Amino acid sequence: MAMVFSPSVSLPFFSRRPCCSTSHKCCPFISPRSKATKGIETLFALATTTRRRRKSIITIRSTGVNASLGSSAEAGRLESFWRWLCERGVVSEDSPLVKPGVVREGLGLVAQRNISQNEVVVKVPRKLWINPDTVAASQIGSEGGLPVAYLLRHPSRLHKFYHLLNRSEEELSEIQGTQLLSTTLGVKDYVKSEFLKVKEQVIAPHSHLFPSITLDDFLWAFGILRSRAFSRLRGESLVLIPFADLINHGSSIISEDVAWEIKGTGLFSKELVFSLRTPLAVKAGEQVLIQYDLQKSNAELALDYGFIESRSDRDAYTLTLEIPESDSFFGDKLDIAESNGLGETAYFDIVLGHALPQAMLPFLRLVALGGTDAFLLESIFRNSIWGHLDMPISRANEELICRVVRDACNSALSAYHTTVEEDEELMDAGTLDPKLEIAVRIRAGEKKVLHQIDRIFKEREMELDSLEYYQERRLKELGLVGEQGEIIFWE
Ligand SMILES: C[S@@+](CC[C@H](N)C(=O)[O-])C[C@H]1O[C@@H](n2cnc3c(N)ncnc32)[C@H](O)[C@@H]1O
Repeated sequence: MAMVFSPSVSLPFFSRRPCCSTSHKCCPFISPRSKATKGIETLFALATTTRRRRKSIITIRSTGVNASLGSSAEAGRLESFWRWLCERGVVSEDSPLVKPGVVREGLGLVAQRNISQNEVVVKVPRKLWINPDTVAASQIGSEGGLPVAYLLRHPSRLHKFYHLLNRSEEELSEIQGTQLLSTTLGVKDYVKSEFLKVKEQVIAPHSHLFPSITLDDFLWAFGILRSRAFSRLRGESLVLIPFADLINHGSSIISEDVAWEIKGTGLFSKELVFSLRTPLAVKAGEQVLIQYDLQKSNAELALDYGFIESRSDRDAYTLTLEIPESDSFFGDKLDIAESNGLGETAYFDIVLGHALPQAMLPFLRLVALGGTDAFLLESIFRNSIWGHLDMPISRANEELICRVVRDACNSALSAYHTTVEEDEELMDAGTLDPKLEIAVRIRAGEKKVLHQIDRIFKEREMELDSLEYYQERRLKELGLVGEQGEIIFWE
């Protein structure tokens, strides 16, 4: 019996976890300098240059909101962006609810008065969004569209964006052995292949519109889109909303509710407006924050936004389990998996401190099923098999899944170049550079989850003799087993 166990995570584009945007597979087509996007240029320039220099220029108050803006150039940019918003009626000049400000996270939205829970803080009409329509209506759009063109043409692309995608090989070596590294490298490969296509099909034929664009520029633009696009918007695959995209993530916000929505306004509700509300009451001078996504693991947060959280339930590891095509019962097993909402390959996200996902043990038992247990694959059992797989089938089957899972965990653990203890020592010392700290926390988190999985199956291994298996359950159901577990014979 061969069981394929691949402790690797799939590319986030194909991952089951919700992503920051709903359609990563095709790159968005974003317009170069149209009238509507001018404010965004300012916004991006602000966002990026501010972040690059923030260490030296920002003093952070206890609220996380900065009192001074640092350089006058930045203050000027913030001011011109603000004017742009006022001119378009996005904000009320006299009594704004929130204003862009320099905060611990770069730029953010700062309350100008006390704001109640659920109050709408930002409204942005559709004409100011950047989405595929913006490009279609532009000169570039009419020439066939240009992925991430706006961002690539923008001068602030020279800014170093500290996302994993822009990290050097040396920096990435700090996450050696992690799922995050394989995901990051997978995304980088994907972006590289997109870049080569775009370079040939769009950038080269429109060289008059673009300066020399490198892969690093393209990765930067991709990272910006990934971290700023809003997801779960009605009918929108990928959209950048100026002003609203200054909203930062607050780890203390644990509401599942999405803080943003698109509403129709005006005659016949034809004019679409993006609105963002605050999940918590905020005092004047404090920052408005939202929860980006409660379901994202630290690895996903790091890849999408460049930060992580210290909460342990952000530490996760995705197990990929497969029914091997070489399995002589492949067809039957696939049929059973599919009838129960799974497929040939199943992904299970294991979260630190949480129980195993419910379908994981039945799927493992199904994949391992063989020998004298194979009769359960016969069609007469098709309606009841999943219920049987929810409980141990036989000692041999249970022993096999324990061994395979434990071997896989130990093999995955051996690929990391440090132990959890070594990582914890580094973190306790408190001297890590922020980028390195993210790497150390991620690799420690993944290893903790792997140890947790190994422990669960180790304990199960020790219980093998006391577990109740299918045959025993069946005999009991038929009334053929006595109180002490003895088989009852009759004449
Ligand atoms: C949608 S933008 C928010 C505006 C951004 N702060 C800026 O300066 O333009 C998302 C980015 O903000 C930063 N960010 C948001 N929330 C954060 C947090 N809680 N901790 C650290 N960085 C955060 C990350 O760089 C993230 O990729």
